[in-house]
Amino acid sequence: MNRESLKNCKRIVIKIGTNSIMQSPTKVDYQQIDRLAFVCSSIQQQGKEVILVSSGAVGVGASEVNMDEYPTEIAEKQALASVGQSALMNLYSRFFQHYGQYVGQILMTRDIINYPSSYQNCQSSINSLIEKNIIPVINENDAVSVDERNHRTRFGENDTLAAVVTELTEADLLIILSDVDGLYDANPHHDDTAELIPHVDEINAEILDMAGGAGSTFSTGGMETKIKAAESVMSLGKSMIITSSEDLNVIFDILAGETEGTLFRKYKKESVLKEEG
Ligand SMILES: Nc1ncnc2c1ncn2[C@@H]1O[C@H](COP(=O)(O)OP(=O)(O)O)[C@@H](O)[C@H]1O
Ligand SMILES: N[C@@H](CCC(=O)OP(=O)(O)O)C(=O)O
Repeated sequence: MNRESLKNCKRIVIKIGTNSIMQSPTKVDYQQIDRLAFVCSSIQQQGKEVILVSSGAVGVGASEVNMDEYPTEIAEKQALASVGQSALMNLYSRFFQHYGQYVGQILMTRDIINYPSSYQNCQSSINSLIEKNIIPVINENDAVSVDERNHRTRFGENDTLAAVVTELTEADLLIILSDVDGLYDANPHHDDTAELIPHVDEINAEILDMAGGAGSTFSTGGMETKIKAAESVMSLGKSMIITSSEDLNVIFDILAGETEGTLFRKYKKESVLKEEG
């Protein structure tokens, strides 16, 4: 499928997972944060509108307090998220400012889905940042969100959150940066013969069957939540790409219309008039 039209995307949500900004489960990758700041700032300064959905609160918190292992208990994760989220924003603020770009933090809970006034409020604060040429940096409010049967305010992973943000901001494209360069017909970490699927135009049972869970101790979503995010983005008539975070220049290539990762976009029939000439 032709990717040329991706050149015209104006508003882009970029989601980066914990895995992609850490050297190890408890060590931050500062070079990667620097490169991310450079790429996002460059795109913004080319006249596009970037919204960054970044995981990493818990991981950066674990790094800040010199933990040896990524935490597993909820209370501990929440405490570390409170340390890590402010440290993460501090890093983003400093690195982005180096490239002449301001960022603003928005922390969300699932309430925005259930309460229209929360949804609208969130939408207007994000839009207001965008109008001021500030890149919103969005994460879940991990320190307070809960997952109780009668009160669920937690997303738990950021693929779903990124799809919600894509809808909320009416963005044209969601780029999910992962530790894998796209959707394969089987988990490539378990099957050497797995092949990359360059384009998905419909989420059906076959695609759902290919998608497995998370690939590391500090990731939560895996391919399953990415496919669900794709389903939601495609239902809005928008596009989503899963690609590798290894070389962040890939974002420039995607926006230049080059074939990278897996593109999720509904097939649109070319105009009949055009065919008839
Ligand atoms: N069909 C598949 N194609 C690619 N990756 C898959 C597939 N099924 C499961 N996975 C797993 O999904 C992981 C990517 O998701 P995740 O672990 O949540 O990482 P991230 O935090 O980078 O989003 C891969 O590393 C891989 O282990
Ligand atoms: N909101 C959490 C995200 C947790 C998480 O693992 O997300 P992801 O890496 O996108 O699977 C954090 O910032 O630590």
